[in-house]
Order: sequence, then structure tokens, then C-alpha cells
Amino acid sequence: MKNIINLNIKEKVFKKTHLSILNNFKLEVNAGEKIAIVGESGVGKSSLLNIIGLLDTQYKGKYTLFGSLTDNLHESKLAQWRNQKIGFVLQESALINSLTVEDNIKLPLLYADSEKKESILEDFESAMNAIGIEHILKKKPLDCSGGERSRAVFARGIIMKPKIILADEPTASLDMKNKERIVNLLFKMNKEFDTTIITVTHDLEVAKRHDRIIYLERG
Ligand SMILES: Nc1ncnc2c1ncn2[C@@H]1O[C@H](COP(=O)(O)OP(=O)(O)OP(=O)(O)O)[C@@H](O)[C@H]1O
Repeated sequence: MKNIINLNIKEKVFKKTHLSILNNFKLEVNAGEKIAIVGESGVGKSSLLNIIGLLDTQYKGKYTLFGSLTDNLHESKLAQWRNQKIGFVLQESALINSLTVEDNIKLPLLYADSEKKESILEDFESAMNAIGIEHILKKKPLDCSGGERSRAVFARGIIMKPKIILADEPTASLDMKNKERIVNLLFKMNKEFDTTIITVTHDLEVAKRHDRIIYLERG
């Protein structure tokens, strides 16, 4: 199996508060693995996803992603990977309220090349049906329920068929039926496209369905 993530964090310190988290944390992930990250509130799960997803580069350590040491990569390369190779389903990734749900979901396509764009648009309708949001595509986010918005954030995160999906509590505000739907979709992408899945979750039933569970501890 091919290693795609090799992360070795010495520590992450928040400048303002001097709080130090993720001390001597190491993570190696192979392409196509499904990893669940669990741990008590405040332990650093979301911060870890931000580092894996190249949203945060302010930490001590070394991170090799897709075979390249990230320190050596230009910001434009990091931005390209963030947009095309990494799919974020993050709690705080707000939808833009002035755009329809459909336009929000299609935002990442703005930066895609025309071939990829075409193939994604071909599957768009069936993908939206599978996520169960075909009925809200023309609505504005504020006219949707919390669970519908969560599913729209999920749709936007996976639309580019990324190599890695980083999902932060993707099932938190969903009922049983939609929770099942989202987890099944994540795993279907993993099977069909060998997508690596990294899920932060408080739901042990969801965590157990991954290949590995990583327990983050304080310090
Ligand atoms: N920008 C920031 N500045 C200072 N401290 C921060 C910042 N972001 C997060 N923290 C702190 O870092 C710690 C880890 O936060 P993080 O959100 O990664 O935890 P978490 O494990 O994802 O928590 P939860 O399960 O509640 O979402 C917390 O103590 C939090 O208060």
C-alpha cells in the first residue's frame, strides 16, 4: 500500500494563549485507508485536521504529503492540493448565504480544469440524489434545516472527488437515516475511487466502521 500521509508533529502552540497541543503526535496513512479520530472535546482533533488539510502550517514538525515534504512546497501548490486533492467537510466551513445551495456546492469547480468540470457536472444530479439534497439545490442556505446544511457542506467537500476527505463530525446534526446515508457515501467513495477517509467523530458506532481508530489524548 502506498503511503500518502506521513506526519510528525512535535507540537502545535497557539501564540496568543501559549496552549500546546498534539505533542509528539505521529500519523502515517496509506492511500485508501479509512481512519477515525476520536478523543475528548478540546484535545485537538479539529486542529489536527487543519494541519493534515494544509489549512494550518504553523506548528513544529515535519509533514510529507503525497511524497513531498510540505515545507518545500510553494503556497500555490498547497492551494492547488487544498482545492483539488483534499475534500473538507468541516464543522465551521460555512456556506455562503447569498448563494443558492447548488452554487455553494459548485464553488470548488471554479478552479477545476474543463475536463474534470465536465465529468463532475455529468454526475452532479445523481450525486445530489445520493446525498438527498436534490430538493434544496435552489434554496438559500438560511432557508434550509441544520441537517440539510450539513449535507450541503458534505456535498461541497466531496464534489471534486478528492484523494483525501477530511470530515469533522460529518454526522453530528443528522438523523439516523441521513447519518447512514453520509457514512455509506463516504465509504462508497473510498471503495470506488480509493479515497482516503479521515473522520473526526464522537460516535463510536461510526468510528468502528473505519479501518483504524486513533485515540487522541491530551498533551
Ligand atoms: N485559534 C485558536 N487559538 C487558541 N486556542 C485555540 C484555537 N483553536 C483551538 N484552540 C484550542 O485548542 C484546543 C484544541 O481545539 P480543537 O478544536 O482542535 O479540539 P477538538 O478536539 O476538535 O474539540 P471538539 O471535540 O470540542 O471539537 C482547545 O483547547 C481549543 O480551545
